[in-house]
Amino acid sequence: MTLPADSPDAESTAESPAESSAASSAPEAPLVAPAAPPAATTVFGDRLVVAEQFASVLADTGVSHGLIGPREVPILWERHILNCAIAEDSFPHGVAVVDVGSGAGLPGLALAIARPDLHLHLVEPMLRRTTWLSDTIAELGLDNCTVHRGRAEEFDGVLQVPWATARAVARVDKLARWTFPLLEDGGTLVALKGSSAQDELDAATPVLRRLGMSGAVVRTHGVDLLEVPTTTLELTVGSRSGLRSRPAKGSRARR
Ligand SMILES: C[S@@+](CC[C@H](N)C(=O)[O-])C[C@H]1O[C@@H](n2cnc3c(N)ncnc32)[C@H](O)[C@@H]1O
Repeated sequence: MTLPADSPDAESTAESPAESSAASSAPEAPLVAPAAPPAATTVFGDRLVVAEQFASVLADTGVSHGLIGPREVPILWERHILNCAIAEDSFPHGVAVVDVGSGAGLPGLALAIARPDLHLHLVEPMLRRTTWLSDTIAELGLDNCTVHRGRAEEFDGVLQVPWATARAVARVDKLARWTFPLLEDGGTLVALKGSSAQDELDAATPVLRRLGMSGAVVRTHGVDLLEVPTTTLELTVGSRSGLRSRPAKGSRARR
């Protein structure tokens, strides 16, 4: 099985890559999360205990509430928690980050645990998932997360932050349509992608430029730490004032 970031990006409110391997019925007994691998100590430092609690919640109510499949439990750390948290070095100190299509808090909660200086806005349309996210945030005692129920498009003009992130939500052109309006001018989207990130970027560059992208970087994270490093696409937006004020085709310019 490939890493979620390598899997085809999901469209709409499909099940997450984490839950896609769910058997038709969850097992009755709560599953137990595997022990944290040594890389987790490096990534989480003194927050490891909270990360271990997150792993336990994912293995327990994450499975019983259908957010992740039981077959994901043995690989929770490598495929999900570390795959996401390793990208924490993308974000400067103390900034607000919107995680679009957070699902089971991936990457949002993994980042919030690794980086208590960040504030994570978790945007997720499905009630079952937002309820679980809120309960999990309370259980872990995190004070740097806000859950927003709705589709990213509904937060255009409502949420405006300098950083965005997403994993396995949509192809990069669609993801940019959804996330760029939530970014301040000069803001950056950090999209967790698979090894085909560069090809995806090359194919979408003309569209991304039209949407306001001013720069793009493909980065790998955790090369010396993880068996499969995480690849991100960092897309920065320039000033969109021209794009925002452009009148719709056929409409008159307002004075
Ligand atoms: C395949 S899951 C990925 C979940 C998580 N990011 C992960 O990597 O495990 C895609 C998630 O995106 C959400 N989603 C779909 N369309 C969305 C939209 N327009 N705005 C925000 N979230 C959306 C879905 O409800 C779902 O939770």
